[in-house]
Amino acid sequence: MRKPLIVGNWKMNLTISEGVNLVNSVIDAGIDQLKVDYGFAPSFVALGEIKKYLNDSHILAAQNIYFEDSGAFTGEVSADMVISAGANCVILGHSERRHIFKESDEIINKKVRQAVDKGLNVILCVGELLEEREAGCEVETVLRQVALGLKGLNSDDMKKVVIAYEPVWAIGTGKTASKDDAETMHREIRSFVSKLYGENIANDLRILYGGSVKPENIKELMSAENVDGALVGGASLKAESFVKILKFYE
Ligand SMILES: O=C[C@H](O)COP(=O)(O)O
Repeated sequence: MRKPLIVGNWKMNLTISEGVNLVNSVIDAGIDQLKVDYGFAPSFVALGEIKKYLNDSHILAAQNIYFEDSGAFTGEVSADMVISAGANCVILGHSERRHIFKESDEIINKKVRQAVDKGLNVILCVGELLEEREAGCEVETVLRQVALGLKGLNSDDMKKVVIAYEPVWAIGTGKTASKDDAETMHREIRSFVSKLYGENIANDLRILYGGSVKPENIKELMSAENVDGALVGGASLKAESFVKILKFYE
């Protein structure tokens, strides 16, 4: 039985004090951590401060890391640095990294391997563009991203991996994939991972959905057999909407 996981990806939003206020409001709402794993992905600069308000079961995710240990890489942040700030997880391969910052599957894979080697959990994001869906190659695109993202990982490493399916056309647009669209892709991903790593690893793998998740659609999405949680952008920036999402089980 896979425990649901919901992570708020703040992207480039919220100052440190705004983030602290949001986290405290969410914690005060008394989310049942036996029913749902949850956490936050603030900016790098807020990680250390936000960590002070979390317990060991919370997810504290960085939104990126660089794949090298250290050195002359001005502006980059290493796995050790985010770990030293309290992060236990990192989001990699987000569509904004792929498309705005031109990160290739090869670079994303180097980051995935670095994160896992350093002991971080990884939320590997995959997802097709609208034109890829319209051309009917969405499954091929997504499975290629999964294969290239996971390259070089062994079965033990896979215990640290969560996959987030985020169709790019649904991110920040208000357009959500239907429950059936999400379920179809999640099933494809699970069966592909099963071919790569075997049935047990595939059955334990949490596959999140991301793309305009909000209080109004979380229940329906979570009712899909292979949807194990959500990576939430816009609706995670306000305590009221994020708490409603986290309480989907009520
Ligand atoms: O990481 C989160 C996704 O990009 C979804 O963002 P959104 O909920 O604002 O559509």
